[in-house]
Amino acid sequence: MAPADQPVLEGVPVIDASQFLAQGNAGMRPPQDVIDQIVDACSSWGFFQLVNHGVSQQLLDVHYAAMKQFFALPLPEKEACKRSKDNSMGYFNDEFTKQKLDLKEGFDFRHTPNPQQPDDHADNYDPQGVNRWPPSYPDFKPINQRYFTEMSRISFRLLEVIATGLGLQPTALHGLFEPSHTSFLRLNHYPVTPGAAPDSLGISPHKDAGFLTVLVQDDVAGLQVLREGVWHLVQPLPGAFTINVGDMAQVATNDKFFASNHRVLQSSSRPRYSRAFFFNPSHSVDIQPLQVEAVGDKVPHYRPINWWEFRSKRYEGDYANVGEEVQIEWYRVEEGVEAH
Ligand SMILES: O=C(O)CCC(=O)C(=O)O
Ligand SMILES: [Fe+2]
Repeated sequence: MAPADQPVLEGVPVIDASQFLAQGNAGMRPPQDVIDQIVDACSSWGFFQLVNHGVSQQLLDVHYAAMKQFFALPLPEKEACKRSKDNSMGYFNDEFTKQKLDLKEGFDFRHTPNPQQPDDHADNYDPQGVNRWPPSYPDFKPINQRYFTEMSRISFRLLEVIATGLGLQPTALHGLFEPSHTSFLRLNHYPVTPGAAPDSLGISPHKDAGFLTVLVQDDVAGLQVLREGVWHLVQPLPGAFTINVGDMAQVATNDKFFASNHRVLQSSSRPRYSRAFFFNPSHSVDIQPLQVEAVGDKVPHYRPINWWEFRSKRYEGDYANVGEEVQIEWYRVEEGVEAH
């Protein structure tokens, strides 16, 4: 079905961040109604759009142009930084989601705790692997690092607002991201694929594994979120961030928050580009339901999940077509919990 035939944005909340993110207000506690809107959106849709977030449009534009320039490189130049089974960073055009080959190409790089040092320096060790960059495009790394820094800043602010909304101190959830978060940025390019089967997808339905995703889509519609059995288009809004709950936030909130299934339609008339910042815990952290009143239930619905174990199992499934992808349901302990 073409994007135009889908229900449009019904209910995916649009939240104004000007009172806690825009210039001058960047450290402020948002008004209670904004906190409530964020918690409600995370609990119902698992998705919301954030406007007036204060990230410079100039940075978004320059980074967008760099992403397009990278994907326009000849294939051998992109493949010069291609990812491998034991290093998930770099270029790829062979991703499987739920055992279906996606109609897209992408590029991943991760947080480096000490960006002044080379990617392969001991200070920047992370079991996800070492960042790789296209040798023929030296300006690509610095612009991506600038963009990444902004995404990290936004994510930590959202984490503070979420903690506040759960009745905690603003920094109460920071420990999940220490000593160093394992966030990564994924650039996605969905080319027009004239010969593709009509039911092929840019990305098959999936949930994001981490805590939160901060996505910037371009003006080509294609992202859909599943709610109550219906796929809803997440309408591109100029300059907005699309935020979605990941599996680890669902576990930490004992199902108060909900990681929604989402997918991307194949691009039928124009290519589509998106950038997804996956805000992910520190690799050794065990994620488990918080024992706080705000998450409602005293009985934990999940066994602790080691983030690195979960992330690496998910990558194995996406890298090669091997079996079923790991899901948080595998760690659920309680029977009879109502599914959304
Ligand atoms: O391209 C998009 O709009 C969404 C991408 C996505 O869901 C992902 O990369 O996990
Ligand atoms: Fe996703």
